[in-house]
Amino acid sequence: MAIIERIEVFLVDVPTIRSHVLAMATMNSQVLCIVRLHCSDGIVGVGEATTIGGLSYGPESPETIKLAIETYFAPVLEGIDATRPAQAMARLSAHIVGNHFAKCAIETALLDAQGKRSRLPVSELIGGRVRDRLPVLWTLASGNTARDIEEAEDMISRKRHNAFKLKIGKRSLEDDVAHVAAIKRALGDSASIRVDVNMAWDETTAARGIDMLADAGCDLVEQPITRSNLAGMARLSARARIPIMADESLTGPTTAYDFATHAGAHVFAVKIEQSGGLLAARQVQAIAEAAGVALYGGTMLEAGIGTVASAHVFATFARLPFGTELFGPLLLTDEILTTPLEYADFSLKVPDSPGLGIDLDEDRIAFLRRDAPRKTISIPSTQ
Ligand SMILES: O=C(O)/C=C\C=C/C(=O)O
Ligand SMILES: [Mn+2]
Repeated sequence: MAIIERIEVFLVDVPTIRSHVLAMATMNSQVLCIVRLHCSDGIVGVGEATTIGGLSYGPESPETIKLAIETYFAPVLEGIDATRPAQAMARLSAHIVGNHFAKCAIETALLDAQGKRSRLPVSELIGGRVRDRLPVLWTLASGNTARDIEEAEDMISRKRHNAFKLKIGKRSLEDDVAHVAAIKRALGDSASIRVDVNMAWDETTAARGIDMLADAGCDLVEQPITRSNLAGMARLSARARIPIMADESLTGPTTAYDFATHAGAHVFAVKIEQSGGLLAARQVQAIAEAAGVALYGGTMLEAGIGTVASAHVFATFARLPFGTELFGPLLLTDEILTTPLEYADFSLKVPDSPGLGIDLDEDRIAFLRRDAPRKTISIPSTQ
């Protein structure tokens, strides 16, 4: 047996390659909350809890996740059996309500460690993969239509992405639809165009907007209205000519069950952090499959750790008709893995070595981490 000896959690600030404009926040950097789970047999598991725009997207921020893990999670976990991830997570949930992003980081680290210990990839620990590659789309969110078109054409020519998600909801409905129509006109049938409204519309605006987007050649509309209005999402889904996808509404199996039994959406964006962990994400998938709801692999713009954890889960999905958006590391200026994840042929390769199948670039992380001792540069005063 091996026990959990120590849980280390720290923040890493990484700039984005360009501004990333969403309805609720504009990102110019990403804050990674990284967890290291030290076990008594010398094995260390890693996890990541990353979100978007501090507290502007959801109820947890990197800083509050770090505090929750250090203050409340560590005393529950330290000293218990490290070889039983499910038992450890059950113990955590008996003491801690909610905190899904933090729980996901811990479960990821437990499964990474147990995978290294048992010489199995995480995908095999949680049920077994049916695919080794995942389609990956790219989000166009520079805030400038011409720049977005240029970026998309570059991604297509490099065979990196041929499906694109456009972030809308900040501008007027007419301006947003014109933006989407211009990009669809420029790319034509060489690309699938979807939008994410990130809850910015009311139901009336959404009803009009979905029709206008369908006319513009948009293939799917993600979370058009507030996460809590299931009846509204069901009414919009019932009348929509193109698929409606739930994202912020889905916070694990219970909300997935509500949406599945009330026809709240045609598609579920599965996110391991929002679900509360990798196994919870698989429960969301099972509910969707049982209800004939289509699936899509979502991201919270995590770096390599969270991205690959999500990839191990999505690799076990029998069907993934809308692909994934697991491009997080490509939006960041710095790579925190010694070997970057492999993106090619419009897809991501799911590592098959033990655990998550990645190694952290310790030097890069030591330099980027928020608590790194800053070398003060002494500038000689001019004489
Ligand atoms: O911002 C991106 O590019 C991708 C997904 C992020 C959040 C969401 O789907 O709401
Ligand atoms: Mn979304």
